Amino acid sequence: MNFVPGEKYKAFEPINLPDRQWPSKVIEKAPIWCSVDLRDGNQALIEPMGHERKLRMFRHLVSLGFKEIEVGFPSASQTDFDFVRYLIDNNEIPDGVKIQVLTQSREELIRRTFEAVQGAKEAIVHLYNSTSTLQRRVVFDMDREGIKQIAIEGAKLVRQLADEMPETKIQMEYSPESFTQTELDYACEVCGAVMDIWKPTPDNKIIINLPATVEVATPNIYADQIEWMHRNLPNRDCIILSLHPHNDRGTGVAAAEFGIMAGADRVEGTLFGNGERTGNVDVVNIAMNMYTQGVNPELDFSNINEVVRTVEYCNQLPVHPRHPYGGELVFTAFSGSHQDAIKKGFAALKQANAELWEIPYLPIDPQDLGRSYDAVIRVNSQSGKGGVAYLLQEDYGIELPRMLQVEFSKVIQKITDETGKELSSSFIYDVFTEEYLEAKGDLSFVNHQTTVDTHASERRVLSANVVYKGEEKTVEGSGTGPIDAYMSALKSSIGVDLSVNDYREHTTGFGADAVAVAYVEMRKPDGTPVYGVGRHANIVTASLRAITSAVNRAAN
Ligand SMILES: CC(=O)SCCNC(=O)CCNC(=O)[C@H](O)C(C)(C)COP(=O)(O)OP(=O)(O)OC[C@H]1O[C@@H](n2cnc3c(N)ncnc32)[C@H](O)[C@@H]1OP(=O)(O)O
Ligand SMILES: CC(C)C(=O)C(=O)O
Repeated sequence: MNFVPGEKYKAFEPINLPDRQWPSKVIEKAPIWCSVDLRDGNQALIEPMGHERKLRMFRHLVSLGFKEIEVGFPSASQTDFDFVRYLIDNNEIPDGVKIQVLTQSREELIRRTFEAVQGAKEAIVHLYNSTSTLQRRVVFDMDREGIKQIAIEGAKLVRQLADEMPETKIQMEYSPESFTQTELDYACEVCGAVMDIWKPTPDNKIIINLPATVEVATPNIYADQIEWMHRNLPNRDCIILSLHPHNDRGTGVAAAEFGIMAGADRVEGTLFGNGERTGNVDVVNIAMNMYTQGVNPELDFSNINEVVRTVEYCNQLPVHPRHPYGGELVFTAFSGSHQDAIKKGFAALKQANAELWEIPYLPIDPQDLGRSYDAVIRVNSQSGKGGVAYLLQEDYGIELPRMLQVEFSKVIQKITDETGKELSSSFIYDVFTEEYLEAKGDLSFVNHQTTVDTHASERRVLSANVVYKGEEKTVEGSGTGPIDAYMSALKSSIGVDLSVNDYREHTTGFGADAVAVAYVEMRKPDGTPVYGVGRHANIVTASLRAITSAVNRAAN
């Protein structure tokens, strides 16, 4: 890169606000949310939404709890105009929901905008003109006074047309577009001039929206700018102070959060951050961040998959699999140490019967977003024993003892290394079945009978029918219990030379469906461990199958 510092790009000047308060503020309540999916989001699409997609998005936004929805730029296109008319004429706007419409500060556009909202119970008319130093110079070729006049003229007309439409409760919104690249005193002066015309009161507030039209600095600078305006705007109690961050630097969410801390009351953004260039700020992200801090976001994302589906359909753009809260992979751990910690976290939470969500690597309960735990752990070559064990336990009720987890995980690791692919839970179970439950070898267990030893009542005599090297056999032995007796029978009849080192069992399923799973750890004469697993409705049969499994595996 041929980079000379300061030559082509220069640093954004910090804001002189040494007594800034926002860094020690805490977000304690949700802001007023305004969705701009149907306007800022829509204007950034390759193919803007038609009527059907717009209506689906609108209804979805209402169902999520948005009370303010910018539904379009009605003077921009017939589609936008007709859509606004459709919402009004077909009573699509529920009580308590305000539609918002955007217009440039130009007479014919403002007039057309008012035509669009005629007959609505309530509407926000959003007027904007750019105030930045750069746009003043290159787009408008006007000085500060000239640009202020654009705002004033527009504001006058909005005031007049609103007064001529008493049947509609019009709330007025003004944006000094490109606010973050505007001198603060000048932005304040222009907003003040608009306020002088609109004359808001504490009971009839206007919205002053301060957009980071293009995100050009670190989010703390946006917060300083917002706090400066919050302190210096006249008649602050007559204003709803609104944010409209974009995400050019990838810090739109941080900017919005800092902006709320700095005194803003309202946030304009889109679902999953669709919008111009790198997008508008992602409202799902901010809202769910609040949720994880114990603050009610007052938007309902409890069916996040439905939100993703709707957004993808309406925008015809995919939501990235790693997108915060909504992405397909955001609640999935592939890596071994994460899986291990998640598995232990779930166990600890269950054991403590705790309300407070504390699971390593899962900052939020996927179920709160309507996602299941199914995909929390997925297995590939980066995974470890904990993940494999988790899947067998969750999906098949198999609770592998630790040493067996270690051994089986190596079997799985070999496959993932060879294939380089993810393994499904059912595939892992099939491998487990083949490796342990149906371990191939010379010995098959058929059935057994036990009786009390007539010579010593504390001992058992066991007679088992087996197939050994293709031949049916009955083997007999006695011992302290069926396992001991079966081992003795196998030793005397076919020369098995293994000793039982550990034995565990558990049941899986309930009532008539309950099944026992038995795990046995054997030692070869040289001390090498070998494991076997058996499963059966009868616990003794399960344990004898486990021994058979270990005998076959020891011979392989
Ligand atoms: C940051 C934002 O997202 S703002 C919203 C932007 N959204 C859109 O632009 C989508 C919809 N826009 C459109 O469909 C069109 O731009 C329209 C219909 C609004 C206007 O179209 P046109 O009349 O063809 O003009 P065009 O888009 O080229 O606008 C540029 C003119 O408007 C002026 N202008 C731009 N913004 C504003 C404003 N807010 N207030 C007043 N004048 C403005 C420019 O100075 C320029 O004037 P000039 O022709 O004298 O040089
Ligand atoms: C019209 C304004 C609010 C806007 O969309 C922006 O500045 O990004």
